[in-house]
Amino acid sequence: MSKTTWKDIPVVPTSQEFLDIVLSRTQRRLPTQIRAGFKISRIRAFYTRKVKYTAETFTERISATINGFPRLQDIHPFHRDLLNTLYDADHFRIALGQLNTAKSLIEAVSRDYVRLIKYGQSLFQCKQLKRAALGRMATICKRLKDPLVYLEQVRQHLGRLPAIDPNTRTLVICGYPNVGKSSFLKSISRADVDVQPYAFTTKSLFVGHFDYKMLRFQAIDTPGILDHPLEEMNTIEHQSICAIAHLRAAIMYFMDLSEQCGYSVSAQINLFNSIKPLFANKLVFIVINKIDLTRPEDLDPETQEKLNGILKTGEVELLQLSCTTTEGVMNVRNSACDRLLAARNAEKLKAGTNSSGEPTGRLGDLLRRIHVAQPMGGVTRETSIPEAALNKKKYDRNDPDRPKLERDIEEEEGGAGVYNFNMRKNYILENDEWKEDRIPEVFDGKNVYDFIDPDIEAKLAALEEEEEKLEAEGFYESDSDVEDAEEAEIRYKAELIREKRQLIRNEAKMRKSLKNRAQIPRSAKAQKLSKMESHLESLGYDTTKVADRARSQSRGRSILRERSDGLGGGDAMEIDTPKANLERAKSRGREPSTNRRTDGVQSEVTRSNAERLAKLSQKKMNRMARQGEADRHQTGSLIKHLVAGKRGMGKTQRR
Ligand SMILES: Nc1nc2c(ncn2[C@@H]2O[C@H](COP(=O)(O)OP(=O)(O)OP(=O)(O)O)[C@@H](O)[C@H]2O)c(=O)[nH]1
Ligand SMILES: [Mg+2]
Repeated sequence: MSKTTWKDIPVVPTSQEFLDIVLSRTQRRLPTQIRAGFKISRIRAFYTRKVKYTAETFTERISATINGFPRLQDIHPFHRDLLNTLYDADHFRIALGQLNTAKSLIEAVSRDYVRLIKYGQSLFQCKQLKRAALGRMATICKRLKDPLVYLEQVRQHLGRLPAIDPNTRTLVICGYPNVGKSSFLKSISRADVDVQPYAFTTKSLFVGHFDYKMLRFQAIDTPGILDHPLEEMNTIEHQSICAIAHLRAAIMYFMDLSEQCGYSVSAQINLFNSIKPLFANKLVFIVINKIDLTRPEDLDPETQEKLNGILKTGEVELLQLSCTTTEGVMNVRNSACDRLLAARNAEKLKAGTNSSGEPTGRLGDLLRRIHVAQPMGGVTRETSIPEAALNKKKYDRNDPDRPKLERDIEEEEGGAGVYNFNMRKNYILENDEWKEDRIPEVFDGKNVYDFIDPDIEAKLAALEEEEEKLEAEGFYESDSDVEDAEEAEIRYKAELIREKRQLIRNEAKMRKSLKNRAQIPRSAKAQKLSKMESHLESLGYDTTKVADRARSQSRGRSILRERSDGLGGGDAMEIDTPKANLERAKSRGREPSTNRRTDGVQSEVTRSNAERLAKLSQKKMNRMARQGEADRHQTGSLIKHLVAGKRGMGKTQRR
């Protein structure tokens, strides 16, 4: 369905406004906090999002603009031609095409720069890439300046066009300028058209509505046309031609025989003849206006002859009126409407039938395929009742010879609850004897039993016997034993590997969990160390290195680095590992530490389990509470001039 008005096309912004809209939206909708200290992946994501979002907004906006306008190929030919006349279809198409090209260009820019930002190495690089991308998009947008301005003009003009429905009952009023077309429209409808005593008062199409016979009609007032070739006509005249050519309407060709309009009668007749091809298959009326001044009878014989010449064809009807005295106005309107209604109805009836009146097209096809009740043309058909139905005895309860009903049989056989209805008795089978068979379903005189092998049991027994024999002979035993051995070995080794891996994993886990132990205060450590030293000395070890190592560790150096020292022995290695400490502390019957994590936990396993659970339960909370990019608040970034530079005595007390 084509629209008749285009009042709801969204406003087309200028290229500068377009840019402002898009950029400010990007600024408003996306997070703005980014710092060089962030992870590079986060920085990249931040700028990628900016570029993508800007491009998306651009394309969205451009598409909305393009889709707001009517597509020339989808609208009624009348509107298409009118738009072509008013705005130049090529220009219109090019403008929309430029918008479309800009859209794909912006998409391409976004794609390219997103790809580049993926490899950005720093905040600065990523930012520069984003700037470049947005800059290129802005340049593309700025180039749309002219098409956008043009489209906005078109939009404003389109919104003011009269709402002409090309399919409804229409009267088109046309003719030379100044012959009284607008005066007629004004007298039959409430349209507010300008009536002036000079030519080309009306410069565009005007529409007025009126009711006749409870039906709504639209009358279209067109600008006046002069008699010259189509190519020489201007935009104003073209609009009239467009309405005359494309609207399925009654054409009312207005004439002014008084020549008060400034054009001779013969010129008016010539114009009629030259635009006649446009009236093909349409109702045409010649309406003589201003009969208060001149009537056709008053004309000189030569002109009268000419006028009769165009009326002779029979398809054209002559009507007369005067807008000033309103004589004949309603008459003209009514007769035109009557003829139009009749013509439209005839057309509707004729639609879809061929020359001999039979339906064509889809309706015809349908009617040929399905049966539709049709009058017989005087032939009456006898009702036909089959013989069997006629001979059938009427059921009578009191008649002893009446046919037996199932109910009667039930009664005879012992009544309800005792009698069991025989379902098989009404089976329709080839042979009535089969009715009582256990499996009476018969196919070609056979049922399932006919396909059962009676020796099936014996055959199965023979097969089983053979199988047993083969097994006993060792038929199934092959050299797969060797492979089995190999496989078993592999499996065994795999098992070992898995075990080892699990061990390594466990150990790592343990190490990790032990890291969270409370730190032993230095003083305590020193005490311990001195105790240990004395203990080791009693065992005959050199303790100086041990002490050094322990100290270095307490300053945060790794144990591994020190492994190359002279203390390679297993016992000595264990000396300062936390695990060893734990063991020793236990063996002395003292609490190892006052770590609250370990309180009340029996074994390492339960402890690690408990820790894992605690972490898990915290995870969601952490996630929900973590500050993200979208959080708009000033964190550590203070305004530079307030925190940096010299702030000597009295420098901040400027006020
Ligand atoms: N005497 C007389 N004058 C009329 C009649 N109808 C219209 N006029 C006058 O003719 C002049 C032109 O009338 P319009 O209705 O503006 O004519 P138009 O055909 O719309 O002219 P354009 O819009 O310029 O094409 C006006 O001065 C009207 O007063 C009529 O029936 N009798
Ligand atoms: Mg007019």
